[in-house]
Amino acid sequence: MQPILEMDNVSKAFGAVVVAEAQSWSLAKGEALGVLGPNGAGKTSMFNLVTGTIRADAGRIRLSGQDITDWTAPRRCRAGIARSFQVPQPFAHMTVFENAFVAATQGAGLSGPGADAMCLDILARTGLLHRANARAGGLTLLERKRLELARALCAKPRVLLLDEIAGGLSEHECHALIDTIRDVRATGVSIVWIEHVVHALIALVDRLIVIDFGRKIAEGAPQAIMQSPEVREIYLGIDADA
Ligand SMILES: Nc1ncnc2c1ncn2[C@@H]1O[C@H](COP(=O)(O)OP(=O)(O)OP(=O)(O)O)[C@@H](O)[C@H]1O
Repeated sequence: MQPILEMDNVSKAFGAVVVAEAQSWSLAKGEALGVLGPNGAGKTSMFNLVTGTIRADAGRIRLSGQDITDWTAPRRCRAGIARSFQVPQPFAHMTVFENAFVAATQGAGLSGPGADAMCLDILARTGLLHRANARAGGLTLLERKRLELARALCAKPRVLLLDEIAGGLSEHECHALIDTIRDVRATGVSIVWIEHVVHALIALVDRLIVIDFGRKIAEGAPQAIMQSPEVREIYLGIDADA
């Protein structure tokens, strides 16, 4: 079956810093793919390449078989690619509802009662309905993470990119968020999830890829990847001979 998202030999460098080196991977429809890698490996840059906020130096990116490499970021968003940011970036002076509304109107192209209804539904699904009229700048970390997810969902994504959404949360908060992401996944949205909180990833994803210095160094079933000596050495700092 044709992948919903495909990176085909994508390369990108900022001067001497290589953030993607002939990277190829794909995401099946309905799949949840986890991305691991040490700090600075190029994980967020990978999302920037997919969303179009940075341009690839080489290679092609496809969405449902269509070449989107030369598309602008807004066009990719309207075509169904949405993301959350590692550091939540809400419009701090707007309310939670208004933040969702911007995504629904600008991302999903909705208007009027249809936009209102979808925002309310997604705020309910992400556990934020009771905070709809709160100013986004006054939210707790968990609420800001939830708002990142809500805003991405309000753009009606086919592909949802989550960038370290579990980082900084307590164990209990993390489990609650995993449940919410699982519910999102059950609606058929395909997910790529970058995360350092490994147990959160493994609880949800079908497959893992590991990135180091912009290179994909491993790919496979989560348990197999976590047992790989190369991954344990590069990512977890555990000597392969130990
Ligand atoms: N616009 C840019 N210009 C120059 N260098 C950049 C730019 N964006 C990222 N980099 C560099 O590219 C490297 C990879 O950054 P990136 O944010 O993609 O890593 P990451 O794997 O997401 O790291 P982390 O886990 O710390 O978030 C880093 O060395 C970073 O400083």
